[in-house]
Amino acid sequence: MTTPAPIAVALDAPDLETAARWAGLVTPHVSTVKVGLELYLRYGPDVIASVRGASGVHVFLDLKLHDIPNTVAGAARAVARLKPTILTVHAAGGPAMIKAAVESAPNTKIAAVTLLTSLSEADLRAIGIPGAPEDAARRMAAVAVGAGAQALVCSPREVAAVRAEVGPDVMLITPGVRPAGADTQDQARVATPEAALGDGADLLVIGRPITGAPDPGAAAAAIAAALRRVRA
Ligand SMILES: O=c1ccn([C@@H]2O[C@H](COP(=O)(O)O)[C@@H](O)[C@H]2O)c(=O)[nH]1
Repeated sequence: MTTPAPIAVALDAPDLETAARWAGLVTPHVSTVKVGLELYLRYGPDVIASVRGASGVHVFLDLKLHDIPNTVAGAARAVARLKPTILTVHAAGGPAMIKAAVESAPNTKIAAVTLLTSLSEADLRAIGIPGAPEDAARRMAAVAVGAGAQALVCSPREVAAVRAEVGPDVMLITPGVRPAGADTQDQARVATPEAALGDGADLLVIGRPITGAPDPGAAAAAIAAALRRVRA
């Protein structure tokens, strides 16, 4: 039996049955499943047990918390009892907010989202972040890690720069991953699974290229095999 690949499949499904079915199909091949806003806001905390099943797969709760520190502390405490392996907050919330999340969920890795992968360089300029995205990602990464974040979410385009900034011990998570030739959809700063892993990502978030495939299990297995070849 092969070790599950460092992939978090984004279970962005319209209903719980579909999410649980996708989770069952992909968990032989991947380490992690990701629950995001769509499922969590529709079904609440029960969704975690449904997708975790009996497999022991890691659950990544991608709620991207972003509020004042006291509010984020309460929210992180509320979801910590669900024992997600990873919980996201926005790095833009600042160091006190990130620290509040870290202290309120001591058994969960707090991952700070740097710059959303859906934003193009023009979008970033328009919202007041000019220059190379990796410069801003590095700055946000340094602040987040200084505040106690154990993981960071960044584009695979910036993962090498972020790794150079924070060193080997911080978990780097990259959405915006597309197999060569796949539709980028609403993602702007993308790279292939092989490039993301080769540039230093620890966990690749992949949703629609797997869940939108005719056979999500086979799609996950194919990407997992490609990653094994990178590591060989
Ligand atoms: O910067 C970010 C942060 C989080 N995401 C999430 O990852 C998945 C990507 O899904 P795809 O179908 O592979 O595009 C999705 O759940 C996002 O909410 C991100 O894309 N970018």
